[in-house]
Amino acid sequence: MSAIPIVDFGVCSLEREHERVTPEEMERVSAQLHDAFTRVGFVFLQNTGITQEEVDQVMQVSREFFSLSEQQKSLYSRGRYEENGNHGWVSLQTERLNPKRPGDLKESFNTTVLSPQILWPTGGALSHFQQLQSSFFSRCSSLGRRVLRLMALSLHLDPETFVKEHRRMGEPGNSTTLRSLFYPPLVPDQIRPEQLRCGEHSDYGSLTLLFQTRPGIQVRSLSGLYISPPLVPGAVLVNIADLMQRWTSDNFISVLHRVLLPSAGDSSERQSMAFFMQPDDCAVISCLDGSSKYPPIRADHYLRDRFAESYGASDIIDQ
Ligand SMILES: O=C(O)CCC(=O)C(=O)O
Ligand SMILES: [Fe+2]
Repeated sequence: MSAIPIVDFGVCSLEREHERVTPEEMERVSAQLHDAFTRVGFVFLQNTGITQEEVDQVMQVSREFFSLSEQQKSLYSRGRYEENGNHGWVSLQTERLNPKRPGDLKESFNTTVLSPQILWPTGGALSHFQQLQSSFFSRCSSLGRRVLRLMALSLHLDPETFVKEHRRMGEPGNSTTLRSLFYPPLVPDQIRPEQLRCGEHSDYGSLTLLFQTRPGIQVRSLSGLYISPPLVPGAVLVNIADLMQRWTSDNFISVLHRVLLPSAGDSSERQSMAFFMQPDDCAVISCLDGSSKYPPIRADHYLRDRFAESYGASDIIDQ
C-alpha cells in the first residue's frame, strides 16, 4: 500500500458544477484531505475531471519544445520576459533545488504569463504550444481552487479564505506557474558527484499539482525516510507548499521531495508537469490561527527570496 493516501475526488470533479456538490460530500472529501495534509503533506486525487488525454497533449507539445536546439530554446529563456521574471525556459543544470548539490539534471519551461502578446514557441509541431499550455493552466487553476476551498472547510474557516488570495492566477500580479519538466537520458561520464535529477526541496507557494509520466519522485515521510510512491494512473499528486504551511501555522505540512538519477544502465527520460500555485503578489500571509508563529510576509517577497536560493543570489525576478 502506498504511504501517500489516495482520495476519490469524483464528487468534487470539474465535470460537476461546483454548486451541485452537497455539504455532506464536501465535508467527506475535506476530512480526507485534512488527514493527508496534516500527516503526510501529499495526496493522490483520483477522478478530478482532468483527463489523461489533456495531460498527454500538453506533455507531448512540451516534449517537442525540449527537442529544439539549445540556440532555439534560448530565445525563450527565463529572465527575458519583462512581464514576469519566472516565465520561460530554464536550461539543464541551471537550477539547484537543493543548493548544496550541483545543478539539477533537468530542464523546464515555466508558463507564468498567459498573454498571447508575448513571444511563444510556434510553428510546426509547436503551433498549439501556447493554447495547450494556457488551457491546461486554467484547468489546473479550477481544480486548485476546489482543493483550496475544501482545505479551508477542513480547518473550519470560511471556504473562500485561501481562494480569495488567489484571484489573479494567470494574470499580472500573481506568479502561479505551470512548469513542464524534462529529465533527459543520462550521459554517465558527465554526471557530477552528488548530482540528482531534482535535489531535495519543498515547494515555495501554497499548493502544487503534479502530473507524471512514470514514477521517480521520492517524498520524505515523517520518519525521515524517503518513500517512492507508485504511479497511480489518472491521479494528480497534490502537495502542500511552504507558504501554506506558514499560513496554517504548521498544521498542513510541506515536506521535502526529490527525483533521484535512474539506476546505472537505465537510459530512460522522464517528463512531468507541476502546477505551482502562488497567492497573489500583494497577499500578506499571516498565521490564520492568530498566533505569531511566523511574521506576516508578502507572497511576492517570499517567492523572490526562495528563487534567490535556488538560482543563486543574483537571480532577478521582476516583482
Ligand atoms: O518531476 C517531478 O516529479 C517533481 C518535480 C518537483 O518536485 C518540482 O519541480 O518542484
Ligand atoms: Fe517540488
